Amino acid sequence: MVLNPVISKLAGKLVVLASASPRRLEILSNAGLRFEVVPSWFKETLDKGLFKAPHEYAVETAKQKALEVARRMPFKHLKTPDIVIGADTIVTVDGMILEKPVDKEDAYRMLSSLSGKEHSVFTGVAIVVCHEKENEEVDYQLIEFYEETKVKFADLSDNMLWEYINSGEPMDKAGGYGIQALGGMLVEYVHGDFLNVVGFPLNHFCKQLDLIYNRCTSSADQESVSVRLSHNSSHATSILTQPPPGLPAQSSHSPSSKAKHNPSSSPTQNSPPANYTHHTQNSSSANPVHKVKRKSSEGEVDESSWMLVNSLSKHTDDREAEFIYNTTLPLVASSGQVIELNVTEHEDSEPKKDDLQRIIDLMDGFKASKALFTASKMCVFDLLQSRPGLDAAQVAQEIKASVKGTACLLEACVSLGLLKSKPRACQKPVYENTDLSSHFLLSDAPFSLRGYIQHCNDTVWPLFSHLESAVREGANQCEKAFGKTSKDMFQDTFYNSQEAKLRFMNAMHSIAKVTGRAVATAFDLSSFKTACDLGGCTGAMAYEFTKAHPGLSVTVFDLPAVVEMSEHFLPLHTDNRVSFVAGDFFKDDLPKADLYILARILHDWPDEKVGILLSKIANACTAGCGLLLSEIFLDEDRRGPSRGLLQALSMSEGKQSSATDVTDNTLNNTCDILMCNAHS
Ligand SMILES: Cc1cn([C@H]2C[C@H](O)[C@@H](COP(=O)(O)OP(=O)(O)OP(=O)(O)O)O2)c(=O)[nH]c1=O
Repeated sequence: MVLNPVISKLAGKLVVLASASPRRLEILSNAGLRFEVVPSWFKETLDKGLFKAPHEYAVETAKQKALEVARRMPFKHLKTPDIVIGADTIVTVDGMILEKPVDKEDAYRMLSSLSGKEHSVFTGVAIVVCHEKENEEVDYQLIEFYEETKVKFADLSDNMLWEYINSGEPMDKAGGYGIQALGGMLVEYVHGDFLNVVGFPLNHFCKQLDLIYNRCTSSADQESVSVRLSHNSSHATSILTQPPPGLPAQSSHSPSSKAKHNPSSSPTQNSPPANYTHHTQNSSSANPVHKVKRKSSEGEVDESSWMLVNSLSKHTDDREAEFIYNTTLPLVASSGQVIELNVTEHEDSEPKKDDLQRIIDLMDGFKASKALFTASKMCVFDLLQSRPGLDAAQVAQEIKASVKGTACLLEACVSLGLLKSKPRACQKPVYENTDLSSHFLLSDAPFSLRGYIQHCNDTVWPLFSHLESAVREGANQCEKAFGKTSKDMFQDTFYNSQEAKLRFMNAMHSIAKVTGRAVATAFDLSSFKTACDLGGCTGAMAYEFTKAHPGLSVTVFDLPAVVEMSEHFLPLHTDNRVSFVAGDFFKDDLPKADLYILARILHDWPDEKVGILLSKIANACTAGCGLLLSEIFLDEDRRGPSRGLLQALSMSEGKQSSATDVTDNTLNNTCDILMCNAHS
């Protein structure tokens, strides 16, 4: 399926549909695209006589609709969209272009001209990709295409026509009919894309996005100077001007490649350029970024008066037409005055766009984490699971929060792929969970990480907010973060506060449930009949082991304060092969077992304590025994994985180790060691 990888590329981007057409809204939202609807104010009054072919009119109108919205949004909506989609549907018959009828008589004229004949429906589509730069500059890239579908009407009597017209259906539809509803009865056949007739050529749109986001991002293409698009030549009318977001605009731009603009051929408001400046460059030439300032030197420019002059570079081949979009887009005001246009010179030494994105992602990472923690804590995902389709105000009421704050949180979650928003014409969008949140963020999901997320929010986050002190002192920051020493924290967690204990157990339970199966099935354990999960907490890991190995019984060995709470975490179905023994693994005798399991234990303890624990295990082992270690083991060169290295920054008493660090420790070859890297 072409669409899915494309859709995922658009996740997190502000995609805007510049159309009031309910059909386009429905087609795109049914396809899973998340977008906002901002109807275009562009008046469809271009002079049709100026176009050589009808589709050029549809494409130009689509382009002007999209550009009007792309330019208006930063001013009127105070946000710059990433992508704006515009479309225009027309019907052509006998050399005439039919748009929406203005009244019933007009509808009658249109429909009777279609009776008994084949006609064409063209939808022109324009995708404007916006890049907001510093200094309030915006780069626009434009992708245009069109699709043609042939439709044949049956012979229609006047009675039928008037009955249809009186239904009211024709009035907001090109050609005066709606093929998707009553108008379908008038149609003998359709050749081509049905959705194109309804207002949007979804398939062609997906192919275009696929070309931009998927095929052009191969490393080979990333290296290349100009980004190329293969395009169905029969439908290729248009221009791709810049690599889309995510693609590097890395080459240098030679001054000679600037497009020439002839003011005398400048387009005026609502009329297309009399002739386009065709500007050919060879594929090794530069791929400039065009910065367009929102203000001219004389002050604010009426953005609606801007028109785009296309330059296109086309290399035709019988099999595929290749568009090389290294062209310039001079913007001119209706007066013909050329608005200041900066062309960025790209030096080879300039950082790659991907690198910049990595830094930005790192800078923003904590915001994303905190948005997730907050939405989880405020039960947004649970709420939307039981009541999908609430809008921000309804969610705000349920979670007892401000509407403004809730709307921001919901929108942020949408951008992170945690929620889906469904646009509604002229109404606020409604929200529902994505698969991701349904799997991992609901309280009662089998793989719920909610407990661990709460732990991250309540315990890890405050520690990391004192990271600078932690680094300076090389010590854990419990006192600063919680006003207690780590020893007191431990005491509280296990002995003083039932709530803190349950929270901790919930966290361990959720992470063990999510990772448990992978650990339990990582090795052939058929030679072991009994296992002991040391520090096994709620038994979540132990249950995964018994599920995966029918001949295995597992004893969970943990502190008495933990064991006494374990019944709160019993799974629904259990066959008594998991038992609990209370004790302290540093002090007490370990239960006898063939296999000892230490999952996420060692990193919490200093070397000396790890030594004590491992030698107790070694003493308990007899021939044929094993030790299974599951940890975030560091690479031997300690360059990764970053999950382990970041965990080390919490400066617990323990440390992150590589596999050999652990095996070098004191086991004296008394047992087989099975090491399982739990970094993902
Ligand atoms: C031929 C045909 C057109 N149509 C519709 C699709 C479009 O909505 C409309 C053509 O008008 P358009 O001007 O393309 O679109 P619009 O005015 O509805 O919305 P906007 O300008 O804001 O983008 O006709 C049908 O719904 N069914 C049909 O069978």
